[in-house]
Amino acid sequence: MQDNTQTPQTGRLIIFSAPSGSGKSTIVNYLMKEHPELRLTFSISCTSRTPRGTERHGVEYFFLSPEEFRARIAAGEFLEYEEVYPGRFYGTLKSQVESQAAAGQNVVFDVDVKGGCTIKQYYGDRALSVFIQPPSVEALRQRLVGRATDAPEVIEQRLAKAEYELTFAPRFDRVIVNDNLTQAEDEAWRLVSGFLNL
Ligand SMILES: Nc1ncnc2c1ncn2[C@@H]1O[C@H](COP(=O)(O)OP(=O)(O)OP(=O)(O)O)[C@@H](O)[C@H]1O
Ligand SMILES: Nc1nc2c(ncn2[C@@H]2O[C@H](COP(=O)(O)O)[C@@H](O)[C@H]2O)c(=O)[nH]1
Repeated sequence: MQDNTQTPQTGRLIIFSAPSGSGKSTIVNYLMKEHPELRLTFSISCTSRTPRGTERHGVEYFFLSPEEFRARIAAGEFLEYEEVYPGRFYGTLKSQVESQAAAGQNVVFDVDVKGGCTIKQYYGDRALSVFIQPPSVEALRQRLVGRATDAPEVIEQRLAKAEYELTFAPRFDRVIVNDNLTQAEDEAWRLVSGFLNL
């Protein structure tokens, strides 16, 4: 009989990164809702931006004031953090990831391209990094306008960064082109299932 006391229950890490509007959250939500067999748990990040729409503290994000965010940086609490847009900080708490993974859950991340590379480098083969590629920057514009969660100047700020962020694709383990959403979701499911040996 296997001696499970010698086998720590440690989950694996699945990272999704892309320019804003590529469809990361849509794909992550699909995997979490439709595929419970993957045993995914969402890594709730901290952000210094304010909640939008129906977002709640402790669900989509931990919403911190800029001062609280800086204090946590100073205390070394982040596995990684980035100023993704000027004055807007986003970061992953070490304690959050470690407790989720130690509980044997597979932790899924929705983070920007730099944060995705940092987490992959830290966890190595324990992590799968996936880049969600939009069909074009014009498609990103249409999606962000259609999502209707951000002011026009915020959308322009996000689009201005997209070309640069697209250059990060080769640094990821896998790239999924999100043109047809159903196909992209299916591809994400197959990739994650394979990585988890299911
Ligand atoms: N393949 C697709 N075709 C058309 N619309 C899509 C597709 N995939 C996602 N969308 C839509 O595009 C919008 C942006 O998607 P989503 O919020 O998932 O992007 P995101 O990468 O998580 O963005 P952000 O980084 O800003 O959080 C949403 O309204 C979503 O419904
Ligand atoms: N480096 C990190 N990036 C993060 C984290 N959490 C979210 N993000 C990324 O920020 C942008 C904008 O997000 P939004 O919710 O304001 O649309 C997006 O690319 C997210 O993936 C994090 O902990 N670290």
